[in-house]
Amino acid sequence: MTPAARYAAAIDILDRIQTGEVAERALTNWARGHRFAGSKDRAAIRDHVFDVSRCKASAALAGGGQQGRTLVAGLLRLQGTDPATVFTGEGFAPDPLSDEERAALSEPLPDAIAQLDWPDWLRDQLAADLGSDFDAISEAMRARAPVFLRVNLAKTDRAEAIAALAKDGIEAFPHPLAETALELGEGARRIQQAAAYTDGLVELQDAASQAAIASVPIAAGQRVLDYCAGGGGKALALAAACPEAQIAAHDIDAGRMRDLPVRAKRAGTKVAVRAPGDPGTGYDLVVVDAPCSGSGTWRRTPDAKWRLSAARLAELVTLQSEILDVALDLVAPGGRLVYMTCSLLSVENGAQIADFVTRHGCELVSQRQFTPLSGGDGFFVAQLQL
Ligand SMILES: C[S@@+](CC[C@H](N)C(=O)[O-])C[C@H]1O[C@@H](n2cnc3c(N)ncnc32)[C@H](O)[C@@H]1O
Repeated sequence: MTPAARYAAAIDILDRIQTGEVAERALTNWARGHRFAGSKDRAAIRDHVFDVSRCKASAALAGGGQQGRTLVAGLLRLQGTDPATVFTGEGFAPDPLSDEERAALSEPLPDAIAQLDWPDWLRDQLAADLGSDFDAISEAMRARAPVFLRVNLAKTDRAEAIAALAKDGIEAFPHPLAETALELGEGARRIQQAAAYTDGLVELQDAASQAAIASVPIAAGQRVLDYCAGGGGKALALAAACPEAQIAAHDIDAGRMRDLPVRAKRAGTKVAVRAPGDPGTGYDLVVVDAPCSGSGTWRRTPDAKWRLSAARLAELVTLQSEILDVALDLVAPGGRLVYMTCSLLSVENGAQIADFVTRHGCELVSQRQFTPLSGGDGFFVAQLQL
């Protein structure tokens, strides 16, 4: 496909998303109907769709509307590319711009345009929570997120992992957020086929998540529970950080933990999977990686940003509080409860923990809010001592 034909495909897919289809499904459905598109085409089209979705409100303003065409034209304008060079109508390129579209594309734009790319109902709340970093974070959230790996210290070290990745043509650089973190350069898209990945030397994990796990004290022989384990990212990181600890994983949804035994085997670590509703008790450390808005990861899942509602956020805040209350009872006297979210919102983070401390009177040992300004996702971690 030509570069312009890829934009035309992105326009089709964006129109489907505008009718309510979830981005991943719209991309898959498009690919099924266009078998001629190769993997490089599909990757480029996906990038265009996600680039637009991250900046949807500003692209709509710059292009003059919410349709796929105007969004893509608006994005090109924001990126400093003349949309007329793509909208040529030649071959499979998008049709040429109409006079009306051309006029919309020359309307002046406001200065603080990055602030538009938050949901309207959430902007003031984020501005208050992020304070003087609000503008810089708004801008950072409009860019593609880097791909990060966690080096599995149970099997290798950073230098060896970098060398192993290089053999498969994948560039990797140490990242300052965590001792285990690598940021990928050239070849990042091939990571799941690389020997370093299939041999369990590295796992995909955001750098801020890695830094949060690294801040959790964990010692040999301790009993540790990852209470909201999902796919097991945190449990595996804890097991790699301290292979002599006894790590258990639990989730309300057993299906989410389905791949965990295979992932643990690949990593050469042990994680015991508990049945939903039977997490065990008396743990030295319980980690709650709570269901949340995901606002810190919206660079990776930008359509989730536009789907979140105030009502859903309120439900999540209540659920987080309930989960924390249940998790508290699983911690042995003198043990630790660690709360994490991939959110940028105080209501899910600092304010949630302040409320918990008020209700239960345990000691808040530390808390840290990560933002994309340090490279990784928005992420929050708080440690509580019982
Ligand atoms: C943020 S995700 C966890 C991600 C995971 N820790 C990882 O690193 O891959 C939150 C998880 O909480 C689980 N969950 C939701 N409600 C729960 C509950 N009441 N008790 C336990 N787990 C719950 C969800 O099924 C989901 O897998």
